[in-house]
Amino acid sequence: MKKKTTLIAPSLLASNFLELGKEVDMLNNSEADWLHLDVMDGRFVPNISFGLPVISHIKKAARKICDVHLMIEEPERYAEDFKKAGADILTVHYEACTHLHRNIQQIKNLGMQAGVALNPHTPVHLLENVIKDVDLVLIMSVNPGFGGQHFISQSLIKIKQLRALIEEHQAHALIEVDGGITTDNAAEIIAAGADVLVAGSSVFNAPDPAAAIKALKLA
Ligand SMILES: O=C(CO)[C@H](O)[C@H](O)COP(=O)(O)O
Ligand SMILES: [Co+2]
Repeated sequence: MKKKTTLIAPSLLASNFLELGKEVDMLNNSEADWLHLDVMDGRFVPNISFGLPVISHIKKAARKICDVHLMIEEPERYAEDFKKAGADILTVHYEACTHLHRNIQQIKNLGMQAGVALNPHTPVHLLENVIKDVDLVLIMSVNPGFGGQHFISQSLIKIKQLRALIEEHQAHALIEVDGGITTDNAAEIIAAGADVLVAGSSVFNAPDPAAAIKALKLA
């Protein structure tokens, strides 16, 4: 049987912001599938990254899908702005949404693909009533807010549980895994059921980022 292709979504959080245009060009010319864009508000997570104007500029240069990971409170206030800025996929955190079902519909009605992210402590079964509505579930394999952390091994169990939930409900959601992914652990994350790997530090801190992306793709 042919091995399924894993999608690679490098996180620009770890890139050189002074050279953002060159970094996007490198990704355009690499085997990366998506550009992962981490938005942090200093409230939902204890860090502030970048926001709408930066994403608008990235979108103009990018020839790949813009996968926006919102680590912000009240994401519904900004969904329309992220659509205008160029988000193709908009992922909100389960923990940030009181009205998650409504938030998912809002994202889809705006013409984007809708994702839901789970913090490391949030169980997968809490998604059973929305799993058929979402295009993507993002399993956080580190506590959100910072790049360069170590992969939490319990995430492998959560990926398997999520794969089982998706199959049980005959849902179409992709499983994206984010945090601490390297060429050393990528194969076991894929074997657990991941469809999309996010990688920041292991790509942008590598001597040859395009080669690091290729290596993740081959894992
Ligand atoms: O969402 C994130 C952090 O909250 C980032 O996408 C994630 O940390 C990727 O960076 P690294 O590969 O360095 O762990
Ligand atoms: Co992310």
